[in-house]
Amino acid sequence: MDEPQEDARSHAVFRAQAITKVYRNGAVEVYALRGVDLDLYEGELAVLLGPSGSGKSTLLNILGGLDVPSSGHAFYRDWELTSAGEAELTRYRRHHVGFVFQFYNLIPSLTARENVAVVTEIAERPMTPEEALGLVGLEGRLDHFPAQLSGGEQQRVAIARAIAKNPAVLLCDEPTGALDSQTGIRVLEALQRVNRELGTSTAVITHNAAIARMADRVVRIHDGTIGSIEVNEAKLEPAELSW
Ligand SMILES: Nc1ncnc2c1ncn2[C@@H]1O[C@H](COP(=O)(O)OP(=O)(O)OP(=O)(O)O)[C@@H](O)[C@H]1O
Repeated sequence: MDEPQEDARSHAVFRAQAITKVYRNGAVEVYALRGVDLDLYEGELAVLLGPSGSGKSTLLNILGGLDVPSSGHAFYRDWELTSAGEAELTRYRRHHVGFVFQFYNLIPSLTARENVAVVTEIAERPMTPEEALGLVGLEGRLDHFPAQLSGGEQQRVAIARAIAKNPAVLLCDEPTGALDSQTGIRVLEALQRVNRELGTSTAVITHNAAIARMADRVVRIHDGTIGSIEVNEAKLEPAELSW
C-alpha cells in the first residue's frame, strides 16, 4: 500500500514543503506564496499554470536557488536548499539548474556558438556548443549574432545555453511569452526534445492554458496556493497546440 508513494518520493528531483513567501515594502506585506507543497519528478515535463501575480515566478525562483522563502523547506534531491549558504546556492545554480526566461538575455556582441560557450567554459560536464545548438535545431546558425536571428531562434539559443551544462533540471519562466504562436511552438518543440532526449526534468511556468496540454503534469496556481495537480492523460505534441 505504501509503495507507490515511497517510489514517487524517491524520484522527486524537487520537493517544496509548506513554502511561504512574503515581500515587505515598508508597511505593505504581499503574500506571494501561502503554504505550497509540490514535488517535481525526475524526467517529467510539468507545466505550472496560473494568472499573473499568482506566485509562479516566486516559486520557480525558490526552486532554482535564486530566492529564499520566508518559511518552509525546499529540497533538491536530498539536499536542503533552504538551509544552504550563498556560496552553496551559487554552486547549485551553476551545476544543476538551467534557466530560460521570457527575454533571452543573449550577449549581442557574441555569436550563437559563443553565447553558449560562455556557459560551457565554466561547467563541469558540458556538451559542446555545437551539440547544444544542434539539439534545438540551430546547427545552421552557429555563427549568427543575436540581431541576425528571429525571436524564436534567439530563445532557442537561450535554451541551448541553459542545457549545454547538462543540468538535472530546466526551469522556464514564460519561455514563449514574447513570441507568436507559430514561433512559440518551435521553442516548445526544442524544450520537449531536450526533456525526451536528455531526460532533463523540466518545469515551464505560463499563464497560457494551451501550453499545459503538452505537459506530463499540470499544476494550477492561484493566489499563492496550489489549486490542483493533474496528470495529463492525453498529451499533445507542441505542433497540435494553438493559441
Ligand atoms: N520583489 C518583490 N517585491 C514585492 N512584491 C513582489 C516582488 N516579487 C513579486 N512580488 C509580488 O508577489 C506576487 C507574486 O508574484 P510572481 O511574480 O511570483 O507571480 P507570477 O504568477 O509569476 O506573475 P507573472 O505571470 O505576472 O510574472 C505578486 O503580487 C507580485 O506583485
